[in-house]
Amino acid sequence: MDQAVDISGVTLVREGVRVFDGFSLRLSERRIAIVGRNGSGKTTLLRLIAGLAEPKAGRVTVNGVDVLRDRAGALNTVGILFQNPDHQIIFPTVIEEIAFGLEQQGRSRTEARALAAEALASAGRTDWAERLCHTLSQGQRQLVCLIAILAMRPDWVLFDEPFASLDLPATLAIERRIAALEPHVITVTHDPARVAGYDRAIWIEAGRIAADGPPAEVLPAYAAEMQRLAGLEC
Ligand SMILES: Nc1ncnc2c1ncn2[C@@H]1O[C@H](COP(=O)(O)OP(=O)(O)OP(=O)(O)O)[C@@H](O)[C@H]1O
Repeated sequence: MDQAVDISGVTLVREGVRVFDGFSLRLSERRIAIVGRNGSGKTTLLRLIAGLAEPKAGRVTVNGVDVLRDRAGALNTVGILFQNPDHQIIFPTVIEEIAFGLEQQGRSRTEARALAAEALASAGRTDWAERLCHTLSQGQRQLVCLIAILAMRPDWVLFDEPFASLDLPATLAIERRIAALEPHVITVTHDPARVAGYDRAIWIEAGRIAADGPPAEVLPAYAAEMQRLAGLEC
């Protein structure tokens, strides 16, 4: 089976606004960056790929799985990290939070907890197991979400603004972690420097592809346009 995201003829409407209208895109590279202005549709695109947004028309498959209709298949194939970890975390303790996704995949409670403990150990965070999530910093909560997603062993991991609220050392730590990941990665970011080493960059404007290609071509063009707009908006 090809490792690919296939978005075909997707039309998606939110509160009467057409975010995508007949949108198609095929992604198969290992590291893909998505850039674009606020409201251009980046988060909605990630939600479509994760099967969390329902298009009015069209189809989205990931590695052949229809992510909207086959939720079990989607859980095994795609993991998504939301911009705000507090929109993701639902359990009081770290171990419960990590075990939850594993149970959703059909594992018993005991097995899920054992795997969650292993995941924490391999991240060097065994001491976090019984920590209350709300006592961790935002960057640490984000790491809990990442550990939880990777424990589920998805083929694709989607990151929505993973660097948005991190200080520089935490940003660089997450950047290194992402770089070392085995699965395919799609990263939405406003910070082109963080994704310069990716295999492909896609610039989205108002639900359409403004540019798509090597980051060395797409990202400078995007940055120049943002500079131009910043000048106009001052
Ligand atoms: N919960 C919602 N209800 C209704 N419309 C929404 C909702 N979330 C987003 N939209 C609309 O969908 C469009 C795309 O939003 P989306 O969040 O995908 O953009 P984005 O590129 O991720 O923006 P940002 O960079 O600000 O996060 C926007 O027009 C936005 O107003």
